[in-house]
Amino acid sequence: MKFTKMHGLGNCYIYVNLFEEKLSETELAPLAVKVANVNTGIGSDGMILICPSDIAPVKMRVFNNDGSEAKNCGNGLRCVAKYVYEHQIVTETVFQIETLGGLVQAEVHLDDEGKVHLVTVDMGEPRLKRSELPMLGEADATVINELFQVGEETVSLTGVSMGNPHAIIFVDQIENAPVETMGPKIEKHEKFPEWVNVEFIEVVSETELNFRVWERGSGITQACGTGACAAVVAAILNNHSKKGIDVTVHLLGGDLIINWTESGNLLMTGPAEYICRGELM
Ligand SMILES: N[C@@H](CCC[C@H](N)C(=O)O)C(=O)O
Repeated sequence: MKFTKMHGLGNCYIYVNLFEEKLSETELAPLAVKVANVNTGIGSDGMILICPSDIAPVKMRVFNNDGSEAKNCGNGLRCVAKYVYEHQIVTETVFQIETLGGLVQAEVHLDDEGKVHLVTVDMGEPRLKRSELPMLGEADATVINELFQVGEETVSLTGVSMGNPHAIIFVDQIENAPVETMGPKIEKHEKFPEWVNVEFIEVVSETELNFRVWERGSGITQACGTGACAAVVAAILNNHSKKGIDVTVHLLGGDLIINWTESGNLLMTGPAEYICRGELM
């Protein structure tokens, strides 16, 4: 199987081009676990399939490094956009990508040599109802700054779905965020039947957030694009920022620019990079 390894701000996946390769449905989850393993595979946060679609030029499928399939991946979308444009699977600079979480629109920005150096993705509208995360409780209610018991501790959670679920917690200092200790406990908490991505956010100003993540199915990663979008939504819902302005989210792997536009959609802009190509033996 031929593969390409790519990253968006250090969030790296093994990309398989299903316009050329054939994989059966049953081998996908074990293959994701295998390729992600740094000792016996290639080493990554998971695997992303670049697939033909009936409703868009391309479809993205995302597998975490534990083999679970997610409905969306912000860093993955930027890498898929770069890949399909530079491999001439698409020829326009603005095009749609199908995900299990819905259709999104990508715009690739080209450098002087015609290579994609930045991608803006219109990630659509965030979903805020408990049932849309999903989180147990009153189906139509939102989860904004809600007290949440984790073992002996109580935290304040804001819940946002970007096609995939996110629980956001505001902290005073990002360096002291309990990502490794509290992240896994909230990720698999009984109130989240499909588990949840957990983000810790320090508000620097209305245009700047510091960000750390514990990703569902992958653990600590360098960056999470859907998480950065969810963080900006949570910051606005908690009156730390406002719609219609660019917010710089500082992740471990670098910065993303997120704008929750007045029209209700989230725009995410950031880089996408190749690491290597190869063949899995
Ligand atoms: N790294 C991603 C999100 C990948 C999926 C996530 N772990 C989930 O299970 O929902 C991103 O950049 O958004």
